[in-house]
Amino acid sequence: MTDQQPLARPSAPWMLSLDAWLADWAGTDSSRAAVARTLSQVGQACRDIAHVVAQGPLAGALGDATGAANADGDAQTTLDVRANDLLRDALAQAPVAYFASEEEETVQTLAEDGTIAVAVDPLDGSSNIRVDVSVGTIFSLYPAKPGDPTGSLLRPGREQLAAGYVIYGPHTALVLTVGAGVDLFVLDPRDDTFKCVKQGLAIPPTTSEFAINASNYRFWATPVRAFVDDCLEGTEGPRQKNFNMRWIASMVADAHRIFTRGGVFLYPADSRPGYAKGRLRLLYEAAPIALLTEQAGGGATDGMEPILDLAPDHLHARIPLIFGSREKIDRIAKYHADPSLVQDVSPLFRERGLFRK
Ligand SMILES: O=P(O)(O)OC[C@H]1O[C@](O)(COP(=O)(O)O)[C@@H](O)[C@@H]1O
Ligand SMILES: [Mg+2]
Ligand SMILES: [Mg+2]
Repeated sequence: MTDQQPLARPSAPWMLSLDAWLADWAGTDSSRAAVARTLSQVGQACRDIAHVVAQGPLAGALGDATGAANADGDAQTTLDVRANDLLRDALAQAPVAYFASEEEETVQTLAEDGTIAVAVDPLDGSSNIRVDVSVGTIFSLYPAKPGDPTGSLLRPGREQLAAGYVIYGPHTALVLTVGAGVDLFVLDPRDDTFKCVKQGLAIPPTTSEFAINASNYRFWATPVRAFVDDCLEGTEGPRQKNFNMRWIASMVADAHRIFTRGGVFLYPADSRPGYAKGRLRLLYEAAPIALLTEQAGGGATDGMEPILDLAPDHLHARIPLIFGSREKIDRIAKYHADPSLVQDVSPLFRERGLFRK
């Protein structure tokens, strides 16, 4: 084994560490300082989660079920629980009043005098842990309403102060917004700090890639089938171009591809029992991804309305989620809004007497 390379000096201002970036953004503003301290703690927890993920089976059977289920009825894995504990413990060192998590039944009060409420999906893509495919963490910050833990979180996503995700892939990356664009950080293994490597991420407005779990085709509603049929028909269909399909089953990994080279992600409602509102959670998954997406020039919808305009009616509420390149989101919304455009759609791979523009 060779010695590690010496650390290169930051070659540009955008090579700032996360903490320096946060200090620069917060300046002397006390509300921003609370957000900055909270995000710094999120960064530390995610660094620790990255270490556990990188150890794989050396850290124990991370992908094994603990035997317990979360509030959604999903089986919890060892890593779901460890990631949740690391985040909660780190956020107890920040001005965080309330902590809500996909893995916790109710909102936890951390600091009575805290000013921030945090919602997390500690480990996104749990089914991929055992197969060494990228997983992630998703987080979202709101202003805390004193004495109202649940009310601090059941509000439209537009009220988020900040949101982001961390992807634990071949490298660990953080994608963050504080409401003024989206910046990309990479965890530098040489000194264990996140460094800003790109400012102002922009989702390309057009694309020829889509992501959906196609095994559910027969359960989808007509507008979703119509959109996917158009993509599958390629140059011979109404879109007159070929599309590529990718489904990683870790939303964070699918999102990271979309933030990098465009595309659209769909987890729609379907007719399976329990999927009337899809699978993904509005508070922990859809709202933060939607804020990032809009800040990067893309769109996020449940088919009818922008995700950021919707408030969950309970902590673990689900929502159909479609996000990505603007042009695709507009097209899907059009199919949902005007059924006459898609009413003649026939099952996949059969003839259909339909023309769509
Ligand atoms: O197995 P399915 O139905 O394709 O669902 C995959 C989706 O479920 C999720 O794993 C849900 O997230 P969790 O792993 O946090 O429960 C997404 O990351 C992913 O897009
Ligand atoms: Mg998830
Ligand atoms: Mg999860």
